Amino acid sequence: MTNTTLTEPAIRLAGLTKRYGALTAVDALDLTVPAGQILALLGPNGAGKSTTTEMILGLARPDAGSAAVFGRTPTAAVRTGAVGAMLQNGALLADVNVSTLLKLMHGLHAHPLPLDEVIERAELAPLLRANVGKLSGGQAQRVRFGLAIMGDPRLLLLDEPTVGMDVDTRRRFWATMADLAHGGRTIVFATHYLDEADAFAQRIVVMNAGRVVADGTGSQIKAVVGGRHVTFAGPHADWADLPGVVSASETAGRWTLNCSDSDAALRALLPHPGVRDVEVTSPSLEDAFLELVA
Ligand SMILES: Nc1ncnc2c1ncn2[C@@H]1O[C@H](COP(=O)(O)OP(=O)(O)OP(=O)(O)O)[C@@H](O)[C@H]1O
Repeated sequence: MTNTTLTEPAIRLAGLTKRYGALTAVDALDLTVPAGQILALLGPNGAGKSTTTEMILGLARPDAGSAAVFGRTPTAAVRTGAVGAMLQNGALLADVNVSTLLKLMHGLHAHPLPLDEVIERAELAPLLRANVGKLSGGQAQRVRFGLAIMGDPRLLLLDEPTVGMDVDTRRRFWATMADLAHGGRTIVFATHYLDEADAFAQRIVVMNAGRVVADGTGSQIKAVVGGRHVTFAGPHADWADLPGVVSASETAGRWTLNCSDSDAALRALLPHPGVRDVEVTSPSLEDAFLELVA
């Protein structure tokens, strides 16, 4: 490892763009991920998360802009073993058992983690004799995870890693990730779940339509996309000026307050005469994304 690679960010994307025909899947993305950071890429279906991940791995070629990984081209970085990846539905050899697959892949790495450690971290012991082609969705994800960490990479890229995992497996998965992150690894994962991003990532980048629409800590992002709505019937007033309220709108006598702090908003709202039928709702993440890009 040279001094340059030590000081280089894990990922530097500059004007990164990918088009599929008339569709711009990733739109002039600028993003720098310092080494050691745990970052969640959050966004609805089609936001461009997978396409971005593929370009960081050198699996898709940008139409414009560039992606650098530890100061190198993605292909060069992957070749040095610095990057491990877990892709959505990444193909696994179907006609072998898990043990054979692990041994095969282990032999391909220059400085792999000991196989026992891979098996323990990915909880693969009960699956070793199972045929890879017959694994459930969640079991296959665990095998993909084992393969991703096998080369002891400094950067882990995980595309919706917990899809198909049950609640318990999901919780243990994130505990293992937290453990791996303590070793100073950079971890970038794509997810649809704000809670998952908030619980595990130090930084959340929200994408929509190929662009970054928000970038911050979990609490910063939640204040924008996770804010609750308070709706009620009541008279015209400057409801947007109440504490904890970001904006107010009215349709047919019913008000909707978009809140950064719905508790504070309710405390201020409820004493007002004429306020009735009060409801507190959480907008869906999809709604929140639409608000962000409006
Ligand atoms: N190979 C491809 N050919 C054509 N269009 C593609 C291709 N891959 C992705 N797209 C399109 O690019 C856009 C971004 O897709 P991408 O898979 O990167 O989004 P995503 O945020 O990962 O979505 P999801 O959460 O559903 O995985 C989508 O509109 C998708 O249909």
